Amino acid sequence: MIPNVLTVAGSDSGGGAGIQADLKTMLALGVHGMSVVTAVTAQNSLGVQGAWELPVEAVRAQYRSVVDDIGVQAVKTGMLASAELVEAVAELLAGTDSPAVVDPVGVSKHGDSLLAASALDSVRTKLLPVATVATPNLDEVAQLTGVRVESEEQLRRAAAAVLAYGPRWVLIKGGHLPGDAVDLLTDGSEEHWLRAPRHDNRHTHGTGCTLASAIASQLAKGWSVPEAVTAAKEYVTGAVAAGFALGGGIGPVDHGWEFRTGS
Ligand SMILES: Nc1ncnc2c1ncn2[C@@H]1O[C@H](COP(=O)(O)OP(=O)(O)OP(=O)(O)O)[C@@H](O)[C@H]1O
Ligand SMILES: Cc1ncc(COP(=O)(O)O)c(N)n1
Repeated sequence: MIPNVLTVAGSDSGGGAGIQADLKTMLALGVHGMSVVTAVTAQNSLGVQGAWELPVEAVRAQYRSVVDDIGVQAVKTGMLASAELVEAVAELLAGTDSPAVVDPVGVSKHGDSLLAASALDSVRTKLLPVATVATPNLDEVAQLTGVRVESEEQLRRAAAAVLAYGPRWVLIKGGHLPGDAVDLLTDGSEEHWLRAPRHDNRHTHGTGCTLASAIASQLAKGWSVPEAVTAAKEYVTGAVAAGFALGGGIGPVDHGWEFRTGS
């Protein structure tokens, strides 16, 4: 049986992040990808030129269509845009037994806001508590908890601050620190440090979406959280290494890198 994985996220017209990155990742990792679109962005390698969120009924209806008939073995959330959508999605996730990977997307790589400031409290109190794994980057950690991380040693403090909101596991992504690309996965008792060489490649659009979808894909296969995150980190590292130029700005990671190198 091919596991079904659902992404609840925004559309990136440029195809590097959001729903498009999620579905490509799911195909590459051998699961059936499905989508609930929360917002549509006009976006390319230079930034986000516009964003329109969908009505909350449209989001609920897409979710019900997928879950009630097809069923899902894991869910991933990305751009949720507003407090209303964050709360609606949190309520839907609270009603499922499937593992949920929550990527609390706040700002795009170019600095464009993808989440209203008024939604932060709903992320903290409604969405994080229903996450199996939350995957904030360092800017999102600072926005959500006030903890600023400037070195690897401070990742532990950031993880504790996010865990206090109730996700079962947190993966703090240290991709924005200098040096190796180091992430910390913990549930408060176990700690797993995931370290990969930093690839000197500016074409990293969509790294966070890709990592979170890869985790959801492996969880859908029945893997444990540490196994799923370890495999997802290997996949995203390969995708960053193979990231390619597109348009005049920051290009995407290569979701198909394993097919192209034959490895
Ligand atoms: N240059 C790089 N080389 C190798 N791995 C990287 C690089 N940049 C980021 N990563 C890894 O990619 C994953 C995503 O981390 P990052 O901190 O970039 O997330 P993000 O900021 O949410 O991504 P996004 O750009 O999609 O918003 C992490 O595992 C991180 O360590
Ligand atoms: C629809 C959507 N979702 C998420 C991101 C974050 O990705 P990045 O930080 O690489 O721009 C994005 N740019 N667009």
